[in-house]
Amino acid sequence: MTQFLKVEDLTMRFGGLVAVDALNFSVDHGTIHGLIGPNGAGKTTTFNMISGFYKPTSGKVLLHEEDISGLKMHEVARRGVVRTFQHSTLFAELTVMENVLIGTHMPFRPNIFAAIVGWDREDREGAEGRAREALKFFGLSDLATERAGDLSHGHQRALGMAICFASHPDLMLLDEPFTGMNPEETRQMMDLMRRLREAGTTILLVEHDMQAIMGLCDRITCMSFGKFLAEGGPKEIRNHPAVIEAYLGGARHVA
Ligand SMILES: Nc1ncnc2c1ncn2[C@@H]1O[C@H](COP(=O)(O)OP(=O)(O)OP(=O)(O)O)[C@@H](O)[C@H]1O
Repeated sequence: MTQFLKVEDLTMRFGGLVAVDALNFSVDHGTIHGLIGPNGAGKTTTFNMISGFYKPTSGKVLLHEEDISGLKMHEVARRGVVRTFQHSTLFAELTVMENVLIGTHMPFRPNIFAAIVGWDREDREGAEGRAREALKFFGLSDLATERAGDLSHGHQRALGMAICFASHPDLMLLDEPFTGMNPEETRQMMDLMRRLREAGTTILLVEHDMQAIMGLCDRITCMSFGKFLAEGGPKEIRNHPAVIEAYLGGARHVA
């Protein structure tokens, strides 16, 4: 069987700064995989290269052994790799349902408005079905006609994930999904992620909330200063001397 996702010698330079430096790691299908590291370690930059937002300076992103590095975001999305939309990227004036409908079309056309205008009836009915299914999965069905901007913080986060889920991704990239959440919202979000994994979606998660990371992840890759530092299960990573050192050096503690 081919490796689901693999990054090979992935490198990103910004002028003289090497933000990601010859990074190698793999993600297995059907797992929740954490990407951790102190501030500035290069996690978001890595995400941006995997999702097609940045073209790597060098190295490869391999999805089922196909090199997808340098493809545009919608081309990456069409292959089933989608990053979540955060709070600020929702269309606040549109309803919850309309936001999710946009998500259903994400992989197909780069311009969402062209996508909406260009829909034929069959497209639209299929999209509505997928949107309703996504709303149900994330417990948002009763809020379908609300303005996205009026939702609570936790519901907005769930909507961000529903938009992503509506395109039926194989891999969801979640960048700090627990930021600003209260303990109840965190617990609900952790439940949602476990249900996504059960439904066969692979998750790659960047997160500073170590309790969430340790409680959720099957495997964790730790980066520091752009480089691979360590990889293992939660217990191994929590007790890994190089990981502890990297976090203590950055005045953060591994939970
Ligand atoms: N567009 C950019 N232009 C120049 N430098 C950048 C750019 N994006 C990131 N960097 C730099 O690259 C390094 C890695 O940043 P990145 O945001 O990937 O780290 P991170 O691990 O996600 O950090 P955090 O946990 O604080 O979000 C940092 O030194 C950052 O300042």
